[in-house]
Amino acid sequence: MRRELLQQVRRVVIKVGSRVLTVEGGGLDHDAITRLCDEMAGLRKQGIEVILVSSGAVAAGRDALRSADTTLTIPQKQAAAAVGQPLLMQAYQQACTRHGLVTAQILLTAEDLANRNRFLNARTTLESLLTAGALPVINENDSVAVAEIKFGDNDNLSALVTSLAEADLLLILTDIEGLYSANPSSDPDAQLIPLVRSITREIERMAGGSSSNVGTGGMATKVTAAKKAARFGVPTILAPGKQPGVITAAVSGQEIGTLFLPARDGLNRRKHWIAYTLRPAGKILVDAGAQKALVAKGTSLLPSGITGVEGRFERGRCVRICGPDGVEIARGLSDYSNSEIQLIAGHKSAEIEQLLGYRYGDDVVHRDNLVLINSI
Ligand SMILES: Nc1ncnc2c1ncn2[C@@H]1O[C@H](COP(=O)(O)OP(=O)(O)O)[C@@H](O)[C@H]1O
Ligand SMILES: N[C@@H](CCC(=O)OP(=O)(O)O)C(=O)O
Repeated sequence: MRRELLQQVRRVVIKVGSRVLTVEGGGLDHDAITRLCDEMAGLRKQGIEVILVSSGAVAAGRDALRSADTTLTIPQKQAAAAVGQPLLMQAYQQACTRHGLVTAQILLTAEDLANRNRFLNARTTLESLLTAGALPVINENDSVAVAEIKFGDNDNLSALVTSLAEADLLLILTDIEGLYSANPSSDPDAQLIPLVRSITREIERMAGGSSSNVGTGGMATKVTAAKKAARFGVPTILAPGKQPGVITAAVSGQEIGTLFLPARDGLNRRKHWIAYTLRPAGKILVDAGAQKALVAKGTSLLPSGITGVEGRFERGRCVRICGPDGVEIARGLSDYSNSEIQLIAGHKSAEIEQLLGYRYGDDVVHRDNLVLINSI
């Protein structure tokens, strides 16, 4: 089954966690990096394009700075990332040179992908690098990212890169065999789950936080990342990064780690971007009639069903759409700003021009730009 599913893979995003890239006690694990680069070069030789999302900058920088602190403050982590990122790139470059493979660094913040123009620019750059035969190495731009513009963890970033690059497989390499029925460091009876057909609440509940002091997010963020990829129609394999041959085995369809199958009813590219990459800038409140029309009939949101608006946002921004009980039912791009919505809320679309002196269209959120929460 795996083999058939993976036969078509032509472009893979490989995410490698900090613990895979470092030795016990800190510092980059050059042997592991060499091995991973050998395997990635092997994929390229088979005609499979590879995009690497690599963690490890903070861990490498912390080791180089010989920091005695057990837990780092955010500014200390940002400084460590600035020191560690070039060391990480140097290690990849060295390991790839023997294969004639050139590496390219791309550092991203959440803002870069939330802006459609920058998102498309980043996509073009990735395409050019792959066409030129280079290995793009992506990491979060930790040294400049603050909470509001952070992806938070590289698992999430790797899922967004999968959609950005339109890859057909996400491979997450971590410090454990795969997803277990519970965190094995606290439950000795935990069992490895080789196949996840659908990412249900039960699966999400199994995934806990990280047990290491260098990992961010633990299993929970990996399952969320797999869910995002699944919604994009892409399978995810979670596999043990320290195991020699892991990349080759996973991509060729051997039984290793956990395979998460893609969702059957995935979102199209644009809706995926709205649902997962954008951050809502405000809230539009709607009445029960509008809620029913959106959820049951998949219609656009018209001003007549709007009862209120919260937050300040320009036309074109992503907003939450909430029902009469305040619960979010959908998310979408608003064709009107919050102040315009305030003036047209509760009115018929035919009155928009009279109320504002101009109109952009009948809908406040067009159905092509709207994603129902129950489909996310
Ligand atoms: N259900 C689970 N199955 C496997 N690992 C789990 C589970 N719940 C929590 N974990 C923890 O998640 C860790 C992997 O996440 P993390 O430390 O963030 O790795 P990485 O650095 O690769 O992102 C595992 O080592 C384990 O301690
Ligand atoms: N961007 C950070 C890694 C953040 C992260 O998600 O780490 P990990 O859980 O080890 O994949 C770094 O390079 O250190």
